[in-house]
Amino acid sequence: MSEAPAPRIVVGAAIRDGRTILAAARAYPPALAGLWEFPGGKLEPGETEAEALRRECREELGVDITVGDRVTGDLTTGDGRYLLRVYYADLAGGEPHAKEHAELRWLAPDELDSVPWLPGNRPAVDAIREAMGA
Ligand SMILES: Nc1nc2c([nH]c(=O)n2[C@H]2C[C@H](O)[C@@H](COP(=O)(O)OP(=O)(O)OP(=O)(O)O)O2)c(=O)[nH]1
Repeated sequence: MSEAPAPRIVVGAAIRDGRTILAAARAYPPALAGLWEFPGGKLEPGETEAEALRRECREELGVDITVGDRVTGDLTTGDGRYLLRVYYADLAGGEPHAKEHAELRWLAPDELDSVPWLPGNRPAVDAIREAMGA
């Protein structure tokens, strides 16, 4: 019996602006299209998590960010293929545009449940809502 490969680290940026958090609807692949996530992606070899977050936010949103604290511990997603690490982040240059996503929305704490998140994101979304006092 062969062992499953070690899960790859995926980083996500919970970008704050006042009392709102940026959520992004995936455009692809078809199985995930229309589900919402934090901008981010897989760590490249040799890259730190903060570097990956800054690279992904430039590629996906056209913005610079500063990376803050972790939102939660590791979250397993993608049927065990990925470990998702979500960090708070703040805008440091530019306004987000959906370069790769279907849609972007700034959500207040009581609006966080108004979009269908990727299932693995649930604990992070709950932690953000709690931290924002909703
Ligand atoms: N970026 C991101 N991916 C997430 C989140 N939650 C979650 O389950 N995932 C999953 C979806 C994907 O299966 C995987 C990350 O893939 P991705 O497509 O964003 O990564 P990437 O940008 O490096 O993609 P690629 O270049 O390989 O196409 O993690 C999230 O909040 N943000």
